[in-house]
Amino acid sequence: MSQDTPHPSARDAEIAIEQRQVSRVYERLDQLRGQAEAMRDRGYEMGHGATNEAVFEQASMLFERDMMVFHANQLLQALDSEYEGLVFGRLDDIQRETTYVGRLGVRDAEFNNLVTDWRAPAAAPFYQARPEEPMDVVRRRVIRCTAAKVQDVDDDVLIPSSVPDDMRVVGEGALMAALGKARGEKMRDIVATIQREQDEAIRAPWRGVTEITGGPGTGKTAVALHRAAYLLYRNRRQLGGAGVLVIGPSPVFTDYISRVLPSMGETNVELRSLGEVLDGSSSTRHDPASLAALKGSLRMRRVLKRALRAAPPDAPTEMRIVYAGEVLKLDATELAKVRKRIHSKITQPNRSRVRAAEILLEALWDKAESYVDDRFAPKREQLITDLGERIDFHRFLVTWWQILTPEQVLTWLSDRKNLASAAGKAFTGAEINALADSFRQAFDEPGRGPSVADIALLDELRVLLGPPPKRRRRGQQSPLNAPEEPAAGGRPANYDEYSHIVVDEAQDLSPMQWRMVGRRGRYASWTVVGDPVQSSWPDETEAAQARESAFGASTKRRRFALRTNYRNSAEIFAFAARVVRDIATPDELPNAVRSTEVEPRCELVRPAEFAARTVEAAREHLAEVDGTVGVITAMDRVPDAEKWVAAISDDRLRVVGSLEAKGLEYDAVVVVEPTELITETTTGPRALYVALTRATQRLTVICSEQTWLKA
Ligand SMILES: Nc1ncnc2c1ncn2[C@@H]1O[C@H](COP(=O)(O)OP(=O)(O)OP(=O)(O)O)[C@@H](O)[C@H]1O
Repeated sequence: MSQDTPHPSARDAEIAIEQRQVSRVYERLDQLRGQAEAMRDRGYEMGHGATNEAVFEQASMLFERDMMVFHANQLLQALDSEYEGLVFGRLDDIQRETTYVGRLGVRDAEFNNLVTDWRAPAAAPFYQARPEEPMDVVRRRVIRCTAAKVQDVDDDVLIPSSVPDDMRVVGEGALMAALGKARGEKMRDIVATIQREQDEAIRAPWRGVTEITGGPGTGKTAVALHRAAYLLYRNRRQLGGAGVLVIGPSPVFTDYISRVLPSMGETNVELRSLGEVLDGSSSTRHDPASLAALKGSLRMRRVLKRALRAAPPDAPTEMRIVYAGEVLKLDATELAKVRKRIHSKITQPNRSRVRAAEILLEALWDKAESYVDDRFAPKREQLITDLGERIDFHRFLVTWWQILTPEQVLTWLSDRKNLASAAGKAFTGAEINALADSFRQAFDEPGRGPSVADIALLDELRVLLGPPPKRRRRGQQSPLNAPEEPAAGGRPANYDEYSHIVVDEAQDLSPMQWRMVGRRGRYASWTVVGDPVQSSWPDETEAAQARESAFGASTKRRRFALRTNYRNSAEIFAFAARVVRDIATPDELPNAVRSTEVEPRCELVRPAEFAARTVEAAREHLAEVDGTVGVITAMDRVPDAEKWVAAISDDRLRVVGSLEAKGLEYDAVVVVEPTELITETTTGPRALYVALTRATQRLTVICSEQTWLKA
């Protein structure tokens, strides 16, 4: 046995051994692809010529094979060469058996395993074995490839006493090598280096609610995505049909993580940001924190419910209809009573027009009855039938009991008077002004549209209002209560029920957003990922209650806490931790494992120098690191910062607002004026902590004062 730092030829020899295996796997994949393509072509031919039942039967068999081919092709496409290769691990056990671990399972023509899928039980020791509990593994090897070429190998010995004489051990830490690599546009998968505490969360059973907490950079997002891939692989029958939804804080984030699942051959998971959860609406615009807090609180739900019980602002305030020579009149107070009666039964207003017509006709009958004399003696049934068929009655009804859209309701609420009467005592005068202004800008003025917080209100209103009736085609029955038509593929038109939901950055969901998300998973199991110290939500109790209700029937809970920070260098994390020292318990601060011996820089300059210093720092960092560089500022400063760095033509450079930086990472980060990041949220230093912990290798802070930096 040779150990630790072997002669280069020993490493080369081991690389050559692994190269032979990797080449065999790729040859076998080529063969399988060839077979699959031939099968698909034959299937097409048979399908075209099918004229009788027997041939059709064959064709349907071939269809099944086609599906297999389709799946194989998808998988092959997904194995992008940019990722670390198909085979990434090898286990040698105490019986001298060898198991290769990879992104997918591949067998040779005799059905012997060439590679075991990382999600299969046989691959579990690759992640779970440790010296105290080696699970019969003598040597665990990480194989680093670029496409089909083996670049390096890295070993761990778990049972030193069982290493045979001819077994070579090489390398000094696959994890550290992976962590030291430059960050690119998109997050990479971590299949080759998943750590034991992470693996436990990934492989936890699918039912119920799995909560994963941990500080910045502990791999929560990576774990949640690998868990989605694992769950679909192991429970495709239960989870594949209704689908898996991953919810992240912003489209920049969902774009950043978009390659992780495809790189593991999983292309059927839907990724949505919080501003995109509601079909047909989409937003990336953030309200100021205090306004978002109002819109996100459950008080808003009460206001919306009350708003729907009021008459639409443009509804007629009087009804007059002539019947048998008599004018029947309902004034504003009487109409308000009728409206109240209609609402007394809990139904969605958009589904209640028939009920509205019935109760309005009853009120007209009551009125008529009070006019009865020798000359005017109507019959109840007759009056109701006659008026119910009259065009002028229907004209009144459609303006008085309107079919509403959620946007229309928020547009009314942009009028301070309407909002104040719906709000009652729920909000102060100043809060009502702020909300009304914001709704006006969003819904009454061209070009802005809803904010991210408004999307949850629109979704709430969608459910409170009910769907608009479908247009009736000739010969069809009344559409008022018609069931929703299924869309192509057997899913209902507005498909929004998933079997498993992953919520990332869960600490930031407002109660209203939890309600929106909860509706997507009434029967779902959940993976919920977050870090309370990064929370930007002010009322934690209300959010916790809303989150509990969102889980609905899913009562089974399991919790995993991740404690190692894999992202930041130890120097960067120690610096960032200083800003939350008063609000985080030591338990909540993870342990950063990688030292670069480069301390973060904090530069005190005058505001007039921000632009020049930011540009300089960005240029320096671009020269120092191979990967991406992020300039993070308060949301309001983003347009300025974009102008400052416009002259730098390097596509590794990004400018992001502090709220958009959630979940992202860059090799180097320049944070501008921390105090602005603190004051733009309601939770103070937490937003700054998020920004500082985005950096993997280098960090520069440019500021005009340093009160934010605790000693
Ligand atoms: N086992 C691992 N092997 C290699 N890299 C890892 C491992 N675990 C995490 N990482 C890397 O560490 C970085 C941080 O991971 P991730 O973004 O999932 O953390 P997070 O806990 O979601 O962070 P935050 O809450 O700060 O956004 C990523 O680059 C990820 O690839």
